[in-house]
Amino acid sequence: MKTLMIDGVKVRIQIWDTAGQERYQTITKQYYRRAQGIFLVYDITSERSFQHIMKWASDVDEYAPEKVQKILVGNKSDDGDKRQVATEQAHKLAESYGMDFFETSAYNNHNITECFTRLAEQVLAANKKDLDLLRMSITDELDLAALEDEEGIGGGAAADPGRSCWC
Ligand SMILES: Nc1nc2c(ncn2[C@@H]2O[C@H](COP(=O)(O)OP(=O)(O)OP(=O)(O)O)[C@@H](O)[C@H]2O)c(=O)[nH]1
Repeated sequence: MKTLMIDGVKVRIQIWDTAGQERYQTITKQYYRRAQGIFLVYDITSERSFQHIMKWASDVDEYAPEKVQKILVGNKSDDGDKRQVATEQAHKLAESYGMDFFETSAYNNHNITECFTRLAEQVLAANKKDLDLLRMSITDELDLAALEDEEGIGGGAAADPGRSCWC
């Protein structure tokens, strides 16, 4: 769980870290069904992990909801000496998928909050219509509750049909 403030709204994020190994892929796919946002993560020091991104992306297309938001992440940016994947190469791949792209380091915390914030923003934007409807129905309910309170315990004109004013 991670909590972030997005445009003044407190957003609580539930994070699932799926296993990368081939043998767990049947289980991994089950996580996609209820995902709203997905990071496709490779290791900048491993060309092989970058090659796997295409496979992950096609699994996400197949198993995740259509509205799911995706971001490409190249982790281990602190380990530049061992870099095997050029930043530009990853940028191009992300662009071809229409995804944002971040290089991060879990080791020194580089871009971690930034990429979570970005994904949360994208998920909120993609679900804005549903959120607005939810907000409207909550506001309606609060208005109704306030009116009922006034009528019930206020003892004013609304509670007493005999009274025609509040004075
Ligand atoms: N230098 C550096 N090492 C990292 C970073 N993130 C993870 N590691 C190291 O990379 C190795 C693998 O990390 P994991 O978190 O197990 O990677 P994973 O992707 O969850 O692996 P799977 O279990 O196969 O899914 C560990 O030794 C970590 O300490 C990073 O940002 N920088």
